[in-house]
Amino acid sequence: MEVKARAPGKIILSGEHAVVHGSTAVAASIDLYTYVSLRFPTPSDNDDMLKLQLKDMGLEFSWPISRIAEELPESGSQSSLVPVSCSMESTKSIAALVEEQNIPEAKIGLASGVSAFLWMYSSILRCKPATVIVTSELPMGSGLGSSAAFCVALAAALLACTDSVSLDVNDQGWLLFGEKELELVNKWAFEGEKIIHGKPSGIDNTVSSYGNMISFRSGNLTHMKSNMPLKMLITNTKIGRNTKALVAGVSERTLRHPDAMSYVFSAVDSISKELTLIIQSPTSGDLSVTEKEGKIEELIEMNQGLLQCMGVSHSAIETVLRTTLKYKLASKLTGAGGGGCVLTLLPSCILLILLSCLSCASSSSIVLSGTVVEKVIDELESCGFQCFTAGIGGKGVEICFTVSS
Ligand SMILES: Nc1ncnc2c1ncn2[C@@H]1O[C@H](COP(=O)(O)OP(=O)(O)O)[C@@H](O)[C@H]1O
Ligand SMILES: C[C@@](O)(CCOP(=O)(O)O)CC(=O)O
Ligand SMILES: [Mg+2]
Repeated sequence: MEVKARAPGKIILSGEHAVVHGSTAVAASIDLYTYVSLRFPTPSDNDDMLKLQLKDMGLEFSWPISRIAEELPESGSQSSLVPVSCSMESTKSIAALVEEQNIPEAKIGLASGVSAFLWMYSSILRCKPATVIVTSELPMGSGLGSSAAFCVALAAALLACTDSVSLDVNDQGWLLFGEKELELVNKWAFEGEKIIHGKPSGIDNTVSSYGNMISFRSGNLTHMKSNMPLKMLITNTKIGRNTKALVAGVSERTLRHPDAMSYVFSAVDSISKELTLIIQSPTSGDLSVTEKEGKIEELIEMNQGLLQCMGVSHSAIETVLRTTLKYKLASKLTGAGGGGCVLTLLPSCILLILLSCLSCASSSSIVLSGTVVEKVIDELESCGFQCFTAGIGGKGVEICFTVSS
């Protein structure tokens, strides 16, 4: 039997970084996924290895199951119903297991992902030989939550092979988890994100698990229901960066300037709260879609200014901001910044929407109405950036079983 899970990436509409320090943030899933599939050898295969294939990178790692049992004797001794954090001792053991794989220097950023894999696998499935295959549509390390999508898809696939989750393996197609099971997937994914990010807020794994649009504060999520079309242009500056280092940088600045930074975080909190109200308010109410979009554009610009105060912008991000502003379009970085992706709101007046009713949950394609959007994309791409749109607010993590005949 093969178990396959897929988990979406995300965009943060407001509140990245500040959310790590207790402010509200707003995020939505996007229709780009990371897939994790698990296959177990039959006894006749005589295969006692744990293999991890990162298909997009063309890399394969493997460990004899006995090596994992030797290095991590304690992990998996508890029930998979209780997510456990990786201890200092286990961190050292995992570092030894990763080091012996000789990850190429150019791809050393993967070491934290492989470490998260080893912790989650050994804690949930203990010493079971298997081949785990990972593929992803998400650019890695670009602010679209590839780390969280990886951890959520992995947690889902692993837990689906335990008694902690009761799904019917004979059901066809992509299946959703029940509420309690989803909570468990999300908690395990958070343990993986801790290994990759150091101090994650939990927003990325939560929106990847639950999908749609959420507001998130201090570990608590509120499901949002958008009452307006929301289309974003995503521009990948292709400047590589690392969320863990950027989050640590903001924490250091906060230690140096606690008072000033507390005002910055509080301003971000207000922006996110106002954004949630605007997005959810009925369009037939006091505000027209155009008026709502105008307010959102202003909030986007204010949030970007505060992200600059936190020290997480980058000259490439500034180039995107300047370029889109020439066309009167508002932009902000999304995710950890320092490079990565920038969001630009595409107001409905410059879009020709194909479907008569574009709900937040749809990922309908759009025709970009000639002039403005085409020109801005051309100009951004001439700078070497990559532009694309993605469906916003679709489903969260899903699972699929293939029973071999
Ligand atoms: N498909 C994947 N396979 C293995 N590791 C992954 C995968 N996707 C993400 N990761 C891990 O997450 C890291 C990127 O996470 P991060 O810096 O938080 O950026 P983002 O989450 O915005 O893409 C990678 O360097 C790698 O360690
Ligand atoms: C900067 C932060 O708010 C989001 C990071 O997102 P990403 O890893 O850059 O996709 C960190 C967090 O909330 O854990
Ligand atoms: Mg991440």
